Amino acid sequence: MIRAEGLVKEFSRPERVQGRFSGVRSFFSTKKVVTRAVDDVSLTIDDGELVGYLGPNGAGKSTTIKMLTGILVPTAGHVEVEGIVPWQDRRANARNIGAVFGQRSQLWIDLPLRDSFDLIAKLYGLHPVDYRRSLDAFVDLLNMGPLLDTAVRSLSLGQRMRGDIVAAMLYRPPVLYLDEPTVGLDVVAKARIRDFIAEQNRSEGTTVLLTTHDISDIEQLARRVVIIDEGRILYDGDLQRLKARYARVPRDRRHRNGSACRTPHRRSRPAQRSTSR
Ligand SMILES: Nc1ncnc2c1ncn2[C@@H]1O[C@H](COP(=O)(O)OP(=O)(O)OP(=O)(O)O)[C@@H](O)[C@H]1O
Repeated sequence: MIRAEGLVKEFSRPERVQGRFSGVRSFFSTKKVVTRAVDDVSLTIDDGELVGYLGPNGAGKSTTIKMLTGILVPTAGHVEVEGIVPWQDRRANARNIGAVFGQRSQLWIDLPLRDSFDLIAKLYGLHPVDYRRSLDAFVDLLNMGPLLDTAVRSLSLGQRMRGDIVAAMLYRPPVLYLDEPTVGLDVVAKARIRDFIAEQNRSEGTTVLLTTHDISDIEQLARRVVIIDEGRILYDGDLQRLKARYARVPRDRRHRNGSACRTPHRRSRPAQRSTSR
């Protein structure tokens, strides 16, 4: 189970100074610009649920996931994943979660795929028999047999993504975070990855939190969606109910003022503020 309460994450950077020597002067500036990337997010995901986490660019999706994985420490709020506070007990947490960040690989790019998997198996202390069984099953499901001896740097994006998903699931964690796992992939590669995610969720009961900009991913995988914008949750509930709500907006109104494309409770608030140290 994933439980987040009142999660806040702020990033701060020195305020950019204009004029001569602005680079050096900015570096020594005492004024900070604070960005509140995640603003009071509360979320509970039960065991075995598959939830789509949606929002526009910069909404706060990746930052939320990074806090749930323990990569980032929140500015405020509380998180428990499988009963563990992720950033406090990193080792125990690492065994419980798999994470795939579509924009970044966790594989060793100079090594053949198989060697990356061997290393992960060693790091997680997998029994050789269990490792063999998992690897065979995943390689079969994702059709990766011919790729195992290829160096990661020579794989296509879709092939590398499949490798990353295997790496995240090899030790069979109960929780899987997928941050844009189908970004940039063709329809065949997307379908294969979606089938795999659905299968892991159905047969293993893996809890999945999935971010994507591809609505087909969500339609095919998730019954529940959480929508975030400007760091705040705007909707948490059934996908079909959300679609029905939008479907009720008359077509001419949708086109006249674009309201159907906007999130229903969008607030206007400054994303950034300046503070003095
Ligand atoms: N390390 C950082 N330092 C400063 N600001 C950051 C940092 N990481 C994220 N942000 C800011 O936090 C906000 C949320 O970013 P985040 O990456 O969580 O969005 P996202 O919803 O995942 O977007 P996308 O769909 O484009 O991946 C953005 O305004 C971003 O610029």
